[in-house]
Amino acid sequence: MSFTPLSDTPAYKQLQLHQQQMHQQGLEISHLFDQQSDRFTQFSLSAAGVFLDYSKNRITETTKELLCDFARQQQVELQRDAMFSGEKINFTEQRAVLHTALRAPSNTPQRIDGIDINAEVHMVLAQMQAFVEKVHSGVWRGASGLVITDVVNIGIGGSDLGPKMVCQALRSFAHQGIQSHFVSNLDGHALDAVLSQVNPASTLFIISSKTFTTADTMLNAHSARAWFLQHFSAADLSRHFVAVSSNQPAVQAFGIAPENRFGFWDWVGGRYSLWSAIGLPIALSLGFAHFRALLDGAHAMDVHFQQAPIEQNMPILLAMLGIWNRDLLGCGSLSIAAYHHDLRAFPNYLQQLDMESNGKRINHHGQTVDVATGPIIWGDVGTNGQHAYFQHLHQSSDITPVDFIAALRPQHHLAEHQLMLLANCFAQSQALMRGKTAQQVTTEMQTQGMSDEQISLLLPHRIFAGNRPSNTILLDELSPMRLGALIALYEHKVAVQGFFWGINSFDQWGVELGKVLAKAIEGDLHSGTTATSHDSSTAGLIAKVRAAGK
Ligand SMILES: O=P(O)(O)OC[C@H]1O[C@](O)(CO)[C@@H](O)[C@@H]1O
Repeated sequence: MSFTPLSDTPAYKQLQLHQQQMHQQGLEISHLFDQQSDRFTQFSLSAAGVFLDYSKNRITETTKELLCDFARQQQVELQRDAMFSGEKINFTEQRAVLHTALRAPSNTPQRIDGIDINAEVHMVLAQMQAFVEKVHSGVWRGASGLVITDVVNIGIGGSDLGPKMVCQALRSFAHQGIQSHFVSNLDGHALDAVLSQVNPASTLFIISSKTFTTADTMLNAHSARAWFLQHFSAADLSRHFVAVSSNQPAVQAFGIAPENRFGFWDWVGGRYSLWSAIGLPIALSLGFAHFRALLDGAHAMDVHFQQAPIEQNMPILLAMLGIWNRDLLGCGSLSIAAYHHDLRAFPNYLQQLDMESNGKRINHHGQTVDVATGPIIWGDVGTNGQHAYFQHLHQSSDITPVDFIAALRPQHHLAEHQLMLLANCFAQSQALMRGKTAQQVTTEMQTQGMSDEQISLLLPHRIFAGNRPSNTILLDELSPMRLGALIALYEHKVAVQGFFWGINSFDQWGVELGKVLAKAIEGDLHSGTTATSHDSSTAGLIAKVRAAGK
């Protein structure tokens, strides 16, 4: 089959030409605001309770039209529909991609290989609900009769980042009496820190692993079990250990009874799994009704994503803006600035979602994509980031687009804090966009009575180039519904970018090589021999470990 490199396609060439023209005309975002008084209205929209202002991007109406043409050329809608209909679009693993089915209401049948997955999904949800209610009501107790006060989730990657982020983000909705803990890192310090805080008699461990083979999780799970058995007998394990996994035999081999396993399916990717039983720590932390609200919020975004035309489709627009910034403006990273302290794990969560999905360069044809693919995702909460890396955003030689995220209503009563927080959020995007010219800086310094000598020394340092793009995403409040919609927005954005680039956003071969090599090195460290195949750096580092152990 003939294959046209992306940069040779008509829509891409049009965009490139348009970008060059904008550049030649010296068109800057602030000029575009001056020219168009309704720019904010033109370049903003609401969906599923999420508001997106994308007016502070380097775009015009023509840019948007050309990006929409690009989306049509790349058959983005067709690929979206294939995803929702259960086609095996994860073609390297021959799997459907149906995390959206996890949040669909009951009685919306969807079949894969003849099986109605909607019924299966709702069976597991019912199992989760029953379990959560038993734990919360004290019907489910520890082996010595104490109620459960601490839930320790042991999992990594998608089996950790989503649930951890959501529990933290929605802590104001938490069920009283349950403390959640998350152990992911195989570094013993992580497990040790949690075990030193909890009482085995009132602690429930959730071993969360889709495959139940991930080395990090298995080591932590075995160590947690060994710790528990220092205090209780093997017969007591069933009151304190449950598993979330699609690998029933491995769960049983670990010693967890089938009735203590919450299942899910191969059509749920790890980084898309918080909606499945992997969300059990969320449901235990918040209560099942809030977990359901999270799913409902995501479902509302799914419906919007499926139904809205490209021009008004929030996930598609967000994806297109990302493509414009990445491929046409050459921005290598995207910074996430959440102006909500409870969203401090959000950038970390998005790192896996985006970088494990689109940190790839081979397309469906087995060819290298000839434009840049997924950006680096990084960030922190405002206002902390302002006093750390925002200097780089404002004045470095790199242009880094920013997604500002804020909630209009806080979950606290410190009104003064909220207004100041929002003022800072809006001011940052304004400063990035407007910058400060030499003329403005000079006038300012003259007003301050500075000498000509001082002015000429300081002037270049105090100029802000501006014209730096950002989006602002507003929620009315950080509720379960709105957080669900926000997460689904980014999930779909990432998927759409994969559709644009023609890559498979749903596999993760890139993490395998390191795992295999770690096993070999671990073998060397245990055995005391060093494989001759190692390079001198690796052999030298292994020798350092041995020397330290003597
Ligand atoms: O749930 P599991 O199977 O333990 O996998 C954990 C994580 O490991 C990865 O496979 C990558 O190492 C992720 O994609 C996944 O979320």
